[in-house]
Amino acid sequence: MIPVAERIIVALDVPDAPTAWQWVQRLPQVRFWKVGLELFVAAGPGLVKDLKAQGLRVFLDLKLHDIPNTVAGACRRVTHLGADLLTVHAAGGTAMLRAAADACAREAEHLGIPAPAVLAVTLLTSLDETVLKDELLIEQSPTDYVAHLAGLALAGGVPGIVCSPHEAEAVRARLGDKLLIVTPGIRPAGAEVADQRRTCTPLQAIRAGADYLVVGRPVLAAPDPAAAFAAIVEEIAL
Ligand SMILES: O=c1ccn([C@@H]2O[C@H](COP(=O)(O)O)[C@@H](O)[C@H]2O)c(=O)[nH]1
Repeated sequence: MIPVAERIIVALDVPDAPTAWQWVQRLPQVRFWKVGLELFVAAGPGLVKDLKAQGLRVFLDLKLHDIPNTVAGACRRVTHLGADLLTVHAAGGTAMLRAAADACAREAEHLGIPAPAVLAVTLLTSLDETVLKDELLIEQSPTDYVAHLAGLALAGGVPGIVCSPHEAEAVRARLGDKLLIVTPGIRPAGAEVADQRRTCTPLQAIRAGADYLVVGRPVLAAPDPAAAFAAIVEEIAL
């Protein structure tokens, strides 16, 4: 059973390492942080190691998407950092997913450390049915498309997926507990949706079967970030 506060991963979507450390110090109750592209490009891999050295859990959201050999190489390097979770795109296909999972597992075994759990990103939570149909030319509903990509994740041997809470229930219904489900697109009641399209409240996400929730602006941009985090913990603890 995952402790309630650890089920909330706060996205450190900030421009540099000093700002990231300010947040880590300001919110000691947050035990799981997400490092995404902006911060990783600015601060470099050392930040991930340093966060881990502080006893924190790290979700490295790099959304790798390339040919299998290239992704495997990146995964080997990431494994040295000690991140707990790492994202790749499910749309890279089963060979790429398998290459990612195998590379992490083999490098971790070689180093004698735990491997990052590879998560396959299905359909970004900023996309809706209209974009799926009109721009990506995919006729399936977001739910069916995500369930299909979740099947690829399973076939590719990765332990989890990223999807919106809207699809979590369907994935659980089709695949049971075979995959870890991590859901961004979390918006507490009244929070600004901004660029997200497929959103749910924290409680809806947990009830739909999410293992972890990723929350960024609803905490970091709140007038009182500590209170915003506490309110989410309280909501999902019900
Ligand atoms: O489909 C996805 C995959 C990843 N994300 C990431 O989650 C956070 C969400 O931030 P908010 O401020 O709560 O919207 C952000 O870092 C994204 O890169 C996602 O939103 N959707």
